[in-house]
Amino acid sequence: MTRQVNYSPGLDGVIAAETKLSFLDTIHSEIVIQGYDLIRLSENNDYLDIVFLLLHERFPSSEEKRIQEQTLKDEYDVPEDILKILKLLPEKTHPMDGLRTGISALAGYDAQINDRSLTVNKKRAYTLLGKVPNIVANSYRVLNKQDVVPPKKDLSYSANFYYMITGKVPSAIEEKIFDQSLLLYSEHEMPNSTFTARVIASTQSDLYGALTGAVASLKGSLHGGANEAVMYMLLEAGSVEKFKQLLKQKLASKEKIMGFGHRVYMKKMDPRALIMKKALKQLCDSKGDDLLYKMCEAGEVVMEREKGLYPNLDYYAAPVYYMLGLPIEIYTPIFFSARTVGLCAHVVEQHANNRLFRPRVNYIGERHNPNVLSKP
Ligand SMILES: CC(=O)SCCNC(=O)CCNC(=O)[C@H](O)C(C)(C)COP(=O)(O)OP(=O)(O)OC[C@H]1O[C@@H](n2cnc3c(N)ncnc32)[C@H](O)[C@@H]1OP(=O)(O)O
Ligand SMILES: O=C([O-])CC(=O)C(=O)O
Repeated sequence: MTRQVNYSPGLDGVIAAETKLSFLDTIHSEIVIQGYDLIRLSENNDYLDIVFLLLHERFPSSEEKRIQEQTLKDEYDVPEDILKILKLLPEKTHPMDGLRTGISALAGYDAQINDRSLTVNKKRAYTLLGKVPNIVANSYRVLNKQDVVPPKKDLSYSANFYYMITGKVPSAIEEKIFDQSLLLYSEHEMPNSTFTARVIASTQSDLYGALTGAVASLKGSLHGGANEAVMYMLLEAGSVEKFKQLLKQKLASKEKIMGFGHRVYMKKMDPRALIMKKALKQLCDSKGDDLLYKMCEAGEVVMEREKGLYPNLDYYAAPVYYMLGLPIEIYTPIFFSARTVGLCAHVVEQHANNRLFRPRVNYIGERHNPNVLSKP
């Protein structure tokens, strides 16, 4: 007999896994990462602290942090043939599709591909963390007929990532804010992309396959793709008044407004968005141009009044990236690069304590009696 369980469309509220990695504590407004609140960590810690925390369940000593950064630097270079593969992609390929291809191709270079032990999986996570920013930056450059920018190993991890994308070394404030955005994107419990990665990993498939699937998931506009969509919407409007009108028009025609709403936070502002809102103010002040800040604030007021909806991280990360001079088509790949650590940690955890994901359905189709032949 089939066991009866409740059906929840979109798996809303369903518990899909037990994890020690993270949890959205909406009651206390905390994003719990290995026991610590990510928002508090964003004040004084950097992205590489979170990388260590997620992969080692504790903070690093300064020596461990130095060794970790060196390990990443040793992994920065990507095989020349991967760049050749990227160059063969059609010109109109979106950088997320370039990234998906690049991560998938990395699998062939892993001599221990069938070893899913904890040690090898963690080592593999560092390989990916080293190479993904390079693939993100240079797949974009190759697809846009720009020269490849090799990593600059005397820069910090985040400064080097920014440098490979733009060809420029960031200022101190640009580096700090870019690093903070990576930290905020690093891990977020069980979004669609993480679920995808864990589902793939649960068949005993490998980390590259799980991350390749996660890129496809994150590309969609209901998930990571929203940050690019937000920026196109802000540019289409171009002024505070026109942005307010555009939002009202979209709401009147029942369109979803990108950058608003969230399955878990729906009736509250995503706490990560507030940190990026402050960063946007800082960037706007430092550049003497507050148009995007004013537009975003006005948009927030319209959305709260008209729909009772609040910004998610993508709403403020998008104008922050714009003010940092980053190309729009690379916003979602940057999100993915930052999330690589969270995804790797989830796959490591899934492989360490695995049970195949295999849910059931509520069948709502017809039943036919095979003994009664239907007439032609
Ligand atoms: C970092 C991230 O990946 S965060 C997510 C980024 N994605 C976006 O910003 C895309 C825009 N937002 C959305 O589409 C949704 O809010 C999601 C996909 C994030 C969450 O979706 P769900 O939890 O499935 O909520 P659902 O789509 O059922 O929305 C519930 C209600 O709120 C409305 N709603 C939710 N988000 C929005 C929005 N952005 N604009 C307009 N209305 C919205 C829905 O129309 C629905 O209204 P109804 O009950 O009157 O039909
Ligand atoms: O949690 C989610 O569903 C989406 C999200 O905000 C993220 O992945 O950062």
